[in-house]
Amino acid sequence: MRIDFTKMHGLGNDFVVLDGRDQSLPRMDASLAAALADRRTGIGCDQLIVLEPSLAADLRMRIFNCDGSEVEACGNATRAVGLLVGRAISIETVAGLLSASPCEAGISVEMGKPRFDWNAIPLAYPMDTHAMPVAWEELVNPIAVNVGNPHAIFFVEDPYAIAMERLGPLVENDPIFPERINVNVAAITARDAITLRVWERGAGLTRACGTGACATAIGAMKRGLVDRRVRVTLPGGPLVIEWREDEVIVMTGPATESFRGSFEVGDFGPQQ
Ligand SMILES: N[C@@H](CCC[C@H](N)C(=O)O)C(=O)O
Repeated sequence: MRIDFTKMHGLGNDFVVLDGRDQSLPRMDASLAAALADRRTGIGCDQLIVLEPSLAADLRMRIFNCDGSEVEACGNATRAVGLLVGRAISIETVAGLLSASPCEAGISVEMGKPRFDWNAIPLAYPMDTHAMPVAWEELVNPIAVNVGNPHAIFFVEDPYAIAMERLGPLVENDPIFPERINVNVAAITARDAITLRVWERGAGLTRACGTGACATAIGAMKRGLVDRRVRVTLPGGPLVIEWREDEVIVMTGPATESFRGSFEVGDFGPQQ
């Protein structure tokens, strides 16, 4: 079975997109997703994106991290899918209905309404507090924001001085988070500017994380640190995040198609 794919990225957060609207796809599971995402023996990507027909929207998007886990949301992939389709579209996801449309700065996406505090995050035991009672070394006092997927945001002086390779997995895999968590470290540099690095659940350090940028911007707004429209600069470049009066988050930024190709499913199947 030969499958066509498109390799895409949003600010260097890269994807293999399989479009099941115009070809039949194999049943996607964790091991096939991880095999395709492998950078040495597969095509290589941070996330594998599967597009399917939808009754509720123009299309349905499924998202798999490179470790094979299926997740609810991916901001950069939503822009990439907007670019792929090339017109304003609605997208059904596990996290709800999103919409993407082309604009001068690339693609603009309505990411839905955020949820706050620790009751918005799957936890091993319930917590009433607004602040986390624990710290992970110098990572303290996080704010929790769910933008379809769960994020912990730590405001620090310099995100590039944080040992993310060590602290990222420590927070991501803390037993308090049974579904793990995305880890954001951010510095506020102005009322309209944030510098951000993200250790992604199931993918590790990426060059950019769209939902991380949304969650961090909203967390900073909630704490009164920034205004309702901010530029969030990630290692791969900037995104503009706006929190509209109707509480919907709007994320705007670029998306890029790198190349197209095809592969034999059998080369990545269980016999490997
Ligand atoms: N890169 C993404 C987020 C992908 C999912 C995330 N790693 C999770 O497990 O929730 C983005 O651009 O938002």
